[in-house]
Parts: sequence; C-alpha cells; structure tokens
Amino acid sequence: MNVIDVDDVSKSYGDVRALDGLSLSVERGTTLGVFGTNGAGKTTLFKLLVGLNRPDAGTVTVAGADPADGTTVRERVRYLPEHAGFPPALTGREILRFHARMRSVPADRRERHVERILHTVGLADAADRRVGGYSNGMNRRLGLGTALVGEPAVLILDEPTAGLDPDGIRAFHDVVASLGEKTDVTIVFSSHALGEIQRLCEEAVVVADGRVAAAGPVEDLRRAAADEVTVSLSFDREADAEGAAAALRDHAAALAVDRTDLDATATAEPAAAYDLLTAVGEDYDIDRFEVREPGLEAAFHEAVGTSDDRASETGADTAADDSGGEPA
Ligand SMILES: Nc1ncnc2c1ncn2[C@@H]1O[C@H](COP(=O)(O)OP(=O)(O)OP(=O)(O)O)[C@@H](O)[C@H]1O
Repeated sequence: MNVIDVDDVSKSYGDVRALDGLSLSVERGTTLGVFGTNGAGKTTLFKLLVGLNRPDAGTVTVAGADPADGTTVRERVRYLPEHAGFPPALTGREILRFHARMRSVPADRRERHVERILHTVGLADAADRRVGGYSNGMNRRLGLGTALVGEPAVLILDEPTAGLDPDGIRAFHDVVASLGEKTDVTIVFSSHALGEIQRLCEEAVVVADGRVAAAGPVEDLRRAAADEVTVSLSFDREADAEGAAAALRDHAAALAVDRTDLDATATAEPAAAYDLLTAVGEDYDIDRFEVREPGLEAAFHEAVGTSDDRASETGADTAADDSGGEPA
C-alpha cells in the first residue's frame, strides 16, 4: 500500500520552477532515498509532503490525505529540517517531554514514551544533560527523537547528516537503519551522498530540475554503479595522516591509498566510503573529510534503464566538514 503519492506536481517561486511535473509513490515501510544536486527541488518536495506548502498543480497524498488540508495528517507525518535548534538550557529529556505534551501523548504514558525514544536515538546516557553541550550529531539525533514523538507513520529527513563528522554520521545511520528494521515507519531521506543512500535505503529516486529523473531499487543501482568514490581526509598532525593512511591500507574496503603531508586519500566502492571514515575516525582526529562521487546520476540512470538524458547532465559530489563530533 502506498503511503505517499505525488502526482504530476509543479511548484514555482516567482520565475523559478522548483518542481516541474514531479511524480512519486512510496510504499508503506520503505526507506526511500532522495538524491539530487543543489537546487534540484528536494526541499520543495519535502515541504509539500508535510503540508508546509501547496503545489501550484498536481496532487499530493500522504497517509491517505492531502497534507495541506489539516492537522490530522500532519500528526502522522514528521519533518526533520536541515537545521533544527533547541533551547540550550533545557535537557534532551525536557525537550522530548515538551514535544510529548504538545503531541498529546497521555500523561501516564509520557515518561515511558520519552525514555523509549531516548534509547532509540542513542541519547539515554545524555538525557539529563543540557543540549547546549550536545555535539552536532547528538543535536541531530535529538531532532529525530522529537520527530518520533507520538509514533508517526512517515518521517521526512532533509539531509540529516550534512555537516556531521564520521562518528555523528555513523550514529545517525545506526538509528535510521534500526528504525527501518524494527518499525513500519516510512522514511524519506535526502542526501547528496549516494553512499549513504545505498547504505540505508531500499529504493531511491534521483531528482533533477524539479522532476524524478530516475527511480528504482537501490540494489539495481549498486550493481550498475561501478564508479569508485574517493575519500579524502585531512589531519592537523602529520603523524595522524601517516597512521590513518596505514590503517586505510590495512582496510579491506580501501582499493588504493595515498598520502601527502597532512592528507590521506583512499578509493572505495560508494557503499564502503562511510566504513572507511568510521574506521579511521575511531583512532585518529580527522580535521576535514570529503567523499567525491563522480558520475552518480549517470550511473543511476543506467541502472534503472530510463531514457531521460537530463539526469546525466548533472555531476554530483559530496562534501562534509567536520563540525563537531561526539564529545568523548
Ligand atoms: N522560497 C523560495 N523563493 C525563491 N526560490 C526558491 C525558494 N525555495 C527554493 N527556491 C528555488 O527553487 C529551486 C529548488 O530549491 P530546493 O530548495 O527545493 O532544492 P534542493 O534540492 O532542496 O536544494 P539543496 O540541496 O540545495 O537544499 C532552487 O532553484 C531554489 O533556488
């Protein structure tokens, strides 16, 4: 059964046509990856899915209703925007309690519900610390926790790992993977990184120029995308770069490893890029990292056998800066 149906939707902002006849269906319980370059229309699509905006033309149905029509469907569909901030003086538990009250979770179930979510998002140990001291990754997982209050049917996650360090990305991936396995929540997850879509999603769509340029099972993509990715790591100390390069050479997923001064690079299959980041991040202090994935849309395009040439016109790469990981 489809929990999301988007049919021939268009949306413009003045002269800019953000969505141009986009159609999409998502079955209940699926984790769908939405891949697209900057400005492709992902955020505009997400805003329509959660009822923050209405299409100029076409229809959007989520959990059986038009999300712009009222609060009932919005209760069932939650959105984690790219940037979510919380009052720094409150604790993670207090913030979740507040959301549980707002979402009318009955008082006698509230504490248990909050506790369960804290465990789900891996914040049980930090529940009573002020969120002002949380790392970026912890903040992002708290955001996901607030989206889980009241057991929604659909989670819309807009580039949830952008700007996180390797530890933060891994922890977030673990939570999403576990939600995908253990619950029947439908997750729509956007990313500029094909590797993480391959890792977490069963299905993926490529959005280009406001349309779905290609769509299909991620497994098909994995088989066809012979492209290698390059993982580039920078360190503050040469000894770290040297140690990391040695660790990469020992790692089965690294195909070729190179090091110059403070930098180490490795090539790998796209899905293995984050394994390399995690392996190095455990022992070495990564200052910056970048995963480059050339020709992804073209590969996806070929994998799903569509004939729209526009998808191959846009290259894609992914960059993420280390901007604060989990405190030790
Ligand atoms: N409020 C707005 N006013 C004017 N133009 C907008 C507005 N929101 C989005 N756009 C434009 O619509 C197009 C699609 O933007 P959108 O944010 O949906 O893309 P995106 O795929 O989410 O991009 P990104 O990956 O950079 O977040 C872009 O050209 C963008 O500049």
